[in-house]
Amino acid sequence: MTQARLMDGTALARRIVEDTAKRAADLTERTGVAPCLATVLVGEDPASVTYVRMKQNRCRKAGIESRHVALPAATTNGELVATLRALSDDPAVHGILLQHPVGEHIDERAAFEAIAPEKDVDGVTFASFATMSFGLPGFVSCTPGGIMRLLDEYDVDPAGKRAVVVGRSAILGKPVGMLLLARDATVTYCHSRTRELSAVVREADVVVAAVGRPRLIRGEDVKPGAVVVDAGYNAGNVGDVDFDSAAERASLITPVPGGVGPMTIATLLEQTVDAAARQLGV
Ligand SMILES: Nc1nc2c(c(=O)[nH]1)N[C@@H](CN(C=O)c1ccc(C(=O)N[C@@H](CCC(=O)O)C(=O)O)cc1)CN2
Repeated sequence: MTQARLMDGTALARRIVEDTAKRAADLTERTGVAPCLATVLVGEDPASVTYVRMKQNRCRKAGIESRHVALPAATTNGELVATLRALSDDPAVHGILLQHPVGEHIDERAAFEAIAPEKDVDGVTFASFATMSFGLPGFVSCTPGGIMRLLDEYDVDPAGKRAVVVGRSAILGKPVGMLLLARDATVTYCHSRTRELSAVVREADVVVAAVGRPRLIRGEDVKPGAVVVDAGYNAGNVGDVDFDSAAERASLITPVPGGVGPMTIATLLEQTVDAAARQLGV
């Protein structure tokens, strides 16, 4: 029997996007310039193609222009860095997103650092990581930022809570842990070398599963009453949490689909309009 309340990312994202669309329209009217997001995709990974298309579609609906750069899988590090620097220097582009993952032959960190900090609407540069870590204003990584908004929406105050983040990726696990720490949670990171994963997760008041392993976290790993955030995006729209069993123990839980995913894109759109407003001096 399901006991947990659902954290509805679709509904909250819709409200954020509606508000963002109004701000985009107002900005365009006042400046004569529409906010513009550049998306960069290396190769043709089907999931990445889908995610980029979703971002472009939502941009269009929100009155945000998007410019897409599709690069072949064999693109070199130097070519990718040059592309991102050119977009960083282009005044018509206000936000830049490099779709992750890029090919293994590419130094993704070097590529992220080629994005101008003022256009880092995906929150992937060291500059953004620093502001996130110190709880200062700046761009946040989109999924982590979306997770924090969901927690706020459902009155989950991280202060003093034990938060366990399963995963330590640069765009998800690490920054969400830092955002939780900046809000005074006691944060533990778990990863592939963590011993007794279930025992660690069972200590958590807030669990963020962000590892990319389908249904890794099961009901028996969840402390009764815990808040469970499933940030896993695996093939077939399956999360990192076994929803049915986890929902029997959790107090609040995000579904997949309809939880964290829509919040990722809403955060991207919102930050693109923020970036455009700042660059256009509004
Ligand atoms: N540069 C980045 N790369 C990637 C990011 C990111 O934030 N920045 N995140 C992930 C995947 N991702 C966006 O890129 C993403 C994944 C899933 C969704 C989403 O809304 N999913 C829906 C279901 C999908 C569907 O309806 O078909 C949901 O959960 O409800 C959005 C974005 C990887 N790379």
